[in-house]
Amino acid sequence: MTETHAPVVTYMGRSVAVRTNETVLNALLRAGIEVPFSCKAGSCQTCLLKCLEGELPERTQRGLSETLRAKSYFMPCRCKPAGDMQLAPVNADDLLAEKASAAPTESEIPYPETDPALWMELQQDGDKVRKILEAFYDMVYADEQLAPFFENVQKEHVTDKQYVFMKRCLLGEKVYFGNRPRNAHHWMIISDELMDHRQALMLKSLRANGLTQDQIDRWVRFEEHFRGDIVKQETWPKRMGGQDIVFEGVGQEVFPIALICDYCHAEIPAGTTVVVHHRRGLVSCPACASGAPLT
Ligand code: HEM
Repeated sequence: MTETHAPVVTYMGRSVAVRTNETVLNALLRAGIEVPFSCKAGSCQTCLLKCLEGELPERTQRGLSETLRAKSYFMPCRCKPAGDMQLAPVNADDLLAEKASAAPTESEIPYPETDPALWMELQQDGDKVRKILEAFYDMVYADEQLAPFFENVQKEHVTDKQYVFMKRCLLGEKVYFGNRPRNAHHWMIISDELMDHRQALMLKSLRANGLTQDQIDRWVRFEEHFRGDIVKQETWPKRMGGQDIVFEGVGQEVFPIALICDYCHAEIPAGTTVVVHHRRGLVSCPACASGAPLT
């Protein structure tokens, strides 16, 4: 009789036996091994690792560029191993090569034409914009396709951001200091189907809040305006001041333009050394960076 044993993954000098139906990522985390991760669903690519030895199921490399696939990078959150594996962390030289070969990215889609009348109509009896967004995010956070994207994001935070973003779009007032959709979603792989699925939830909320068909069409027009900056098959680097940002972790950069701190919203003058949280694409002024670690 042949003896079978659970696949063993070895990473940074530690070996862990992977349980039935467990992913490599979960096995490493269970053993207390530090691996950066976010969505755990193969979308954000934060947990990317390199396979030095062992078999890689196809689905574990889905969505990665050909260069990264050829170098045996894969997503441990999608990998239920068939046999033993030797793993290594991401190698900065591989990512540098990736950055150099990446197609030049377009600049962001500008804001659409305003529709102040729609904002006024929705504020006539109570703050309907907020009610629409609250009901919408309740559905998003309970939705199995969309919830993984929001794993580390507070519902109130994203609702507030979206509210001010809508205000900026509809009224044209310069009240929004967050990212526009291209940079806000740069690391998310979002298909047209997923975008349509999100829109179906939004339509439910718009109807439940009693909007007329004309008002619904005008709201949807705003969101559709940004589709080209949200739907993509590969992650994009964040683009700031003409520079692409791609790496993991936290680093320091100097930008030739003034920026807004994503943490305290104060203006950061051009030429300041800022701290950049690369995966989330957030920028911090020196004051915020000197406090608690950026998350
Ligand atoms: C399937 C489609 C979408 C998904 C999965 C998605 C997901 C997300 C997530 C996870 C965040 C939080 C990012 C963070 O704080 O780290 C976010 C932020 C945001 N999203 Fe979306 N989103 C989608 C579509 C849209 C659309 C259609 C719009 C508007 C046209 C939009 C506008 C925004 C804005 C304005 C923010 C805040 C950006 C910031 O904080 O800098 N999103 N989205």
